[in-house]
Amino acid sequence: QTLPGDFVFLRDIDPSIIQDIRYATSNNFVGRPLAGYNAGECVVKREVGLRLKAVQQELSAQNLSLKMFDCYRPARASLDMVKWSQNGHETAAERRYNPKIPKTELFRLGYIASRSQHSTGAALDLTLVDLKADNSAKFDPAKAYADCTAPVEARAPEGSVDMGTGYDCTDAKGHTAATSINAEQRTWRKRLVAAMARQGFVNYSKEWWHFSLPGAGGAAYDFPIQPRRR
Ligand SMILES: C[C@@H](N)C(=O)N[C@H](C)C(=O)O
Ligand SMILES: [Zn+2]
Repeated sequence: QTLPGDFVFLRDIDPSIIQDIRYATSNNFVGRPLAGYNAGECVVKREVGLRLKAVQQELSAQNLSLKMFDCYRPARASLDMVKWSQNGHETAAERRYNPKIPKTELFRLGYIASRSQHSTGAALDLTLVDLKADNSAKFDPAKAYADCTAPVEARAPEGSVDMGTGYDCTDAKGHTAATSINAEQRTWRKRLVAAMARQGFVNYSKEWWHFSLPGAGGAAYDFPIQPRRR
């Protein structure tokens, strides 16, 4: 795929950063791949990629790695999320992500944007992986996991450190400064926010996993994400 403008595949900048682009899979709150995600590749603005590489360099000295959940998001994927929120029913799998809030409310409450900064290539959803931990547990779609606010042992596995909730957990417990999490979980969030902040990234207070790089955005794009060719 030829990328427009200043966009790059993160893998070309730093192949050591782990990628699990959830909206290209069925393991997300919609339960199927989203429109425009034809490949599980993290695409970002070049400046964002270079700064992620710097974060990763610092983390690797501590046996940690970044893990990307979402990067550039085609505008059509946000529209897909809007349509999904209005489809009139909620499945048990969807309830794992938003246990208390009706999905029609997720936009008004700021958990999903219909015009997302992700579409500019300057916003990211990510977490930390402890490279010394056993991260081998895999998500099994046939299993009935507890919701995203439950203790880590009962939640769907994500192969990452315990941030107190799962990814895309639309709940007060997912707010970065939530006090309803334990000290170790708080410490992990603080480490992630601090490492990202040292390279200029700003966290979104309602989502411990969402960061953006001020000034790196600009226009929103809608090109689909295609497999990267070497
Ligand atoms: C949907 C979630 N992963 C996210 O990125 N939320 C923000 C608000 C967005 O959609 O831009
Ligand atoms: Zn995000």
